[in-house]
Amino acid sequence: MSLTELALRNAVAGYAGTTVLENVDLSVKRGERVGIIGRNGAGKTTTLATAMGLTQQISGQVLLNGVDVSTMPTAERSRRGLGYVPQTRDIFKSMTVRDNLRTGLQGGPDARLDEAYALFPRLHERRNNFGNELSGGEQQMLSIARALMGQPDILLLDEPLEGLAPVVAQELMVSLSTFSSQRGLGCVLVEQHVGLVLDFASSILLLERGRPAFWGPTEELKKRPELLASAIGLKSNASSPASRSAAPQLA
Ligand SMILES: Nc1ncnc2c1ncn2[C@@H]1O[C@H](COP(=O)(O)OP(=O)(O)OP(=O)(O)O)[C@@H](O)[C@H]1O
Repeated sequence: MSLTELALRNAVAGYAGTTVLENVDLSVKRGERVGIIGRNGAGKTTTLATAMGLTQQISGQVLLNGVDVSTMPTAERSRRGLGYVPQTRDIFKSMTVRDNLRTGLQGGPDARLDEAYALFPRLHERRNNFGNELSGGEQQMLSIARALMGQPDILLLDEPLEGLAPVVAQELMVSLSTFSSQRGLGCVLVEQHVGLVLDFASSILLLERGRPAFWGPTEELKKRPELLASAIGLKSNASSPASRSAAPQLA
């Protein structure tokens, strides 16, 4: 197994003259799970977009396996092992589930579809249905499964649980965790459901107005409820069982 690693070093980035992110550090290796949390507008999506080359990077570095890819286009970053599930469910509504998955194969064998079906049995049941015939949750599963068809080493997921019932969200997290451990997939998860992120990720980047308020092991962050309270308004102790519900506990 290669030791693919994505790292942001002191990244400063934004959009057309607006600086959003300042001095952001983050790293994830194959098989590791990282979470990004913060209030609305804190810069979570911008962090993933910067890793993918979809923002204006002003300074700092985006490294893949130690190679600075800061000036490389998104497609080249994908070829080098980065996968991306954007917030907008990125599926073709006029194509079947099976054909949607095939578009993600990038020349790979059709047999990979079986891996997607093993991960999401619901997609197998719906394989002949068109994208516009799927529920929100099924579209979300398809979007993730399609990104996995290219066999990324590191997958960036932007709010994959949005709109899902708590029990479905929890199931999806368990499936992703299992897949990550078994296949050595590195994950960077942006998610509003803070309790689920704390359960999923071994390291957390907590953003406050584009700046890192915390970057480090989840267990360390759980010991600092005051930080969670000030940065995202989490009401209760993050390490209490009550906080690990599917519902976010934002003030
Ligand atoms: N395409 C864009 N052009 C200009 N500014 C943008 C653009 N996208 C986002 N922003 C701004 O960048 C800041 C960070 O946005 P971002 O979407 O990264 O936050 P977020 O933490 O993902 O928020 P949310 O939780 O609401 O999705 C916000 O102030 C937002 O208005």
